[in-house]
Amino acid sequence: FKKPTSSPSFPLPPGPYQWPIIGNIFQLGTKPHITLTKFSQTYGPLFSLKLGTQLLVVASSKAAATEILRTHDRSLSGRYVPDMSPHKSLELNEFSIGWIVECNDKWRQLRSLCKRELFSAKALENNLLVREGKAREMVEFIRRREGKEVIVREVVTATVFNMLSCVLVSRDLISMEGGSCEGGMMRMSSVLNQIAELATTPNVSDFYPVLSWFDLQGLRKKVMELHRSCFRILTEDIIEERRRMGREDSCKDFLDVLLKNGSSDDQINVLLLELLSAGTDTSSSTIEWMMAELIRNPKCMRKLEEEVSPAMDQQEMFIKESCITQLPYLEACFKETLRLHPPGPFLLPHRAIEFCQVMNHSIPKNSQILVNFWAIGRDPKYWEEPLMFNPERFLNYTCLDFKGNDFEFIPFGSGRRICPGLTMATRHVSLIVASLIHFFDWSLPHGRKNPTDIDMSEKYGLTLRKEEPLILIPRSKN
Ligand code: HEM
Repeated sequence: FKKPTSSPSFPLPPGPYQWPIIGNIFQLGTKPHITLTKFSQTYGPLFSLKLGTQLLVVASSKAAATEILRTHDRSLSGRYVPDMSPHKSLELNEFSIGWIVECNDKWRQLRSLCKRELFSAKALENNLLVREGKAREMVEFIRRREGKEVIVREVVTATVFNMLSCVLVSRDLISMEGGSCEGGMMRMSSVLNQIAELATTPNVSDFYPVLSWFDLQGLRKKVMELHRSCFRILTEDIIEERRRMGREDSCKDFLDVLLKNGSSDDQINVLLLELLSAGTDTSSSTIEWMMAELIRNPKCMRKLEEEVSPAMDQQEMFIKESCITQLPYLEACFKETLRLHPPGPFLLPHRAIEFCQVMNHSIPKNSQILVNFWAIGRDPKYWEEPLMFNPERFLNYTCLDFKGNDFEFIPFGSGRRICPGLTMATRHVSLIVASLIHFFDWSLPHGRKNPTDIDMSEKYGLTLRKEEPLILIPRSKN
């Protein structure tokens, strides 16, 4: 294979011994966030590995993250697209925000459209009733399950998914029972799960791009078929119906906006599917971890309840978002959960669009770059007793925020590729968690009394999920 070129003055970042041909493929294991954190303790904050013929550079400190996401933001803002992703195909790539290979004009237009229509303060205000309505349906559903086991992930995922889908296409797409709203939509949630499962399979085509054409494991074919069936469902059940209804002057949801600006079915499908998948598992996984941490730390749970209850309008049977937007302890619990359990432990993979030099090391064009925020979030250099769930730390450092300026705390990334859905995610998570803890007391099933028994192991995948789903029993408080 062709060796990556490096400047004569600067070497490549150091790293473990690279075996001929395979490099370090077999050293990653099933929990790469842990393996790569261990490597950083041996090889330093910027190290490199060889995965087959591909160079992977990993940053694991605040200084390294600052250089990658701020100093060299432009040069390293490309996206590394896994071989099995349908976004590898050029026709679909240019319709995507997250997987578009470079931050070009199309990417800028799509991001600003989403910002204006979905994530700006005005757009969020316009959709306030949708979020409150879905949180209310969740509370009513849980009230009906009083005293019975509730799989937190299922209820919360359906709530977040529908909060989003109602803003995008004015329809619920998943039912709370884990089943369908309508036949086609049931398939959609199961298809998305299958895609997430396949995405964790190591793919030889990523390690040896010359083999990509053969798709030896058939992964690209399988993922493409699954995507096509999602596209079919969206097109047949939603887009065609809306086109048939004809255009109204005012746009009532995001789909209307896309149809009005002349987007094709493929453009609409790529964008809707991307927003639904980027916006659901990230927030619902954060909520599941946050509930698990609060149950394990009853003092924090009490403190949060004591903050939320007086803020509520006591006449109301459901939470109004305006009552909970300025609650410092709720915000601190959200931040502390993201620090310990970031849904994207490595953010999303970046790619060098040109040669550049980081911390006196050469980064060749097309290297894949990971920022290991999981490691930074648990590094004792930046965090006292880093493994403890201690939201108070964020009350002491109130200015520490996740908007991409504090490089020891970047769960949403930073720079031009920073998560555009940050504002929406904050609203979803706060409203759902506040509703869960204000209206219900939660206990563990099977007479398990000790909350520290909750298994906190992680499962590495598209998002870093709790391995064992959190199952709790709700009791209404009033
Ligand atoms: C707790 C919730 C969330 C977390 C922790 C999160 C985190 C992230 C991270 C780490 C990235 C990659 C940044 C990078 O490449 O450097 C990202 C990208 C992205 N996120 Fe989020 N996200 C969340 C919720 C959402 C929501 C609700 C949406 C939309 C509905 C969304 C849409 C996107 C999109 C479209 C991108 C790609 C941006 C680009 O490449 O330009 N995310 N997110």
